[in-house]
Amino acid sequence: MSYLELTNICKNYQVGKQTFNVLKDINLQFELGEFVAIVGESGGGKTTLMNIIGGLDHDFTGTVSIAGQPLDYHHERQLDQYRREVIGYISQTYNLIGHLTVLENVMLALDMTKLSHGDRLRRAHELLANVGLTAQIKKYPQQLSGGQKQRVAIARALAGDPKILIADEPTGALDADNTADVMAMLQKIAREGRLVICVTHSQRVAGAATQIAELVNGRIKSQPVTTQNVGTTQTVASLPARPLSYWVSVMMAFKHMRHTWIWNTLIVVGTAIGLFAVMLFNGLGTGIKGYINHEMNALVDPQSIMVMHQADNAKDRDEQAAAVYDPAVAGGIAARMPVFTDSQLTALRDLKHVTNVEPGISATNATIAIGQQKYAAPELTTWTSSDPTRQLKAGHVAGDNQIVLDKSSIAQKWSATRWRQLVGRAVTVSYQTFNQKGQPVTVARVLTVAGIVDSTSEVGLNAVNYTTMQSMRSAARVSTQPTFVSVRIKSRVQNQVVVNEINHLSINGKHPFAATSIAATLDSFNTYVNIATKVLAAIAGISLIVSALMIIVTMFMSVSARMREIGILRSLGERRRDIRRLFTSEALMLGIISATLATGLSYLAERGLNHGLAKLTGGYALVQIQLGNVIAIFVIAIIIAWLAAILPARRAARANPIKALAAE
Ligand SMILES: Nc1ncnc2c1ncn2[C@@H]1O[C@H](COP(=O)(O)OP(=O)(O)OP(=O)(O)O)[C@@H](O)[C@H]1O
Repeated sequence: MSYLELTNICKNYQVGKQTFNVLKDINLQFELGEFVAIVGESGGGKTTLMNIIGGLDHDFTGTVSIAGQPLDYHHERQLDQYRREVIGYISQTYNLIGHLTVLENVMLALDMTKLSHGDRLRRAHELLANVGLTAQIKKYPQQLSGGQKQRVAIARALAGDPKILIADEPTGALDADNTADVMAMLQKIAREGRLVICVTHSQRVAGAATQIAELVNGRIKSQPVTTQNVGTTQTVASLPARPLSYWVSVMMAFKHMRHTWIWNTLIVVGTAIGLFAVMLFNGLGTGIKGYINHEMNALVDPQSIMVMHQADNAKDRDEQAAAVYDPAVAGGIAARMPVFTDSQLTALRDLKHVTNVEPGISATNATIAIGQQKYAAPELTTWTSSDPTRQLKAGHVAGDNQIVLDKSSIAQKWSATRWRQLVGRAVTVSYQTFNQKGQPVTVARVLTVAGIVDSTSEVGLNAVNYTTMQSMRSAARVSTQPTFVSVRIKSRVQNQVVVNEINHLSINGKHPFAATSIAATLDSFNTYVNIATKVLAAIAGISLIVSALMIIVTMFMSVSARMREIGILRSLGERRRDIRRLFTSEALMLGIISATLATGLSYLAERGLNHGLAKLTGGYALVQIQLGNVIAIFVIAIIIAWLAAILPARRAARANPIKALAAE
């Protein structure tokens, strides 16, 4: 039993309908320690035979046995392992990876061994020293001479301590001196106890071999002749191999990315702009929403709900409707508003989440006389704690027998410039309403102006306190029962629930209350802003499709450009999944870098815009990019990159190693 036995090897190539028998029933046996030269005419099938021995070709018939064990060529994992552990490969074209240094090229093969990183590094240096390249380890292949490249290839082929070294025309591109050096190395390698199979046209190389086999027209013309005795053979201890680790794949992908950085930078910038736009729109949405809520909350208290009493009958309803302010009838009789009874106030107070119920009275069509001048106040109401004091532009909230006047509809009409001077002045406030008997009566009192308020309300805000209003009304013998109440709740999140509860509250089979709350309006407004933000972000997201296409195109171009590298890696024993990982890692890295750049850009834009708009918003940050947005962008970028890499990576992984090695 020989170490390597080829039995009945036949290989055909099918070109169209024509079949070419390239290898015809090859039977050969070789021992460890031999240096075999395979010679023969061009096209005789030498490379084809080497591809079969090297475990690159599995489309043939016959058996290849190693130490008596037939190899299963249809068992991909076994074949990958065979290439990693048993075979070392050198070729006329050196097959070095251009974007890796001399040291890295050798390390690549060592990375598939079980040695520790330190031992791998030590061994790589040792192997390169053995071929006389210590000084060149940091160079890239294109910075080496042909002879030096072939030495790197030899060092790499020996990295995993292979039992068989296949050398396909190793000296084909070398001058006489380099040829002699390489030959001496191969002889030494064989003497160490390895089987060296060398395809050659050179008589000189063949002369150095211990056996010569001639392959003519697909057949072994003559059985191998032993030209020399095999030198001292020792058995080499083989290095335990393992598949390429994930980390090494990722590092390789990184090195390639660095190598093609200009092109990759363009892709990263393109993708980052798309991601940036999505992130900015989301941040802007959050900011605008926050800003509007902030502004609204400053104007009205989101924790308070305004409750009106529904008119009890049709007559009252008509009266209530007629009470809507009409400037033409300013100063007319105020409608008698439906009032809250004590038990109704208790019913409201007993509702869940309600902390306080504050009664109020409002009357329409009041007149405010300042000296000789009379001004129409569409509404005179009582100040509740939900009225924001922030709107007070002068003075303070009204105390007993005091009034707060509306700035634009009263105070500024009195004097556009001196309106603040109204504070402290006495004004006569009056309005007409109906008493219990349905007779019109006038409610009037001289009050002191406590403050001026800049109201957002259409009808302006002229307000006294509840005690003053009650006292004015009781003096005129009209009802002092509240016409509205302001209900306070614990938190604004319960707003909608409480509003619904109040509106559906049933007393004596009727729903007497109508509750309104700014928070509920705000919630629907927030929904609109959310929709608008998401739509804008989605539109910006379309650019991400372009980014994905860019990554796909780049990856496909990269696969085509790196076909040869794929072949080299496969011949070194890398599995299909290692190749797939190489390309997916590169795409994922592009995605992550793009997301990082997008985050940086967004951060700068956020700062710039917020700074620029600070005057307009009173310092409120209109762009608010949150951690969630950043995480989402990273997830999107990774998904896009991963999806974009699927097809190119699959193509790379499925490439035929022989065709890949032959790629230009
Ligand atoms: N993929 C292929 N499809 C069809 N025919 C092929 C293919 N690869 C090789 N051949 C043919 O197989 C035959 C053997 O090719 P091979 O490369 O093994 O020869 P060789 O002895 O190594 O030649 P050389 O010494 O010129 O390198 C040639 O006739 C070649 O045209």
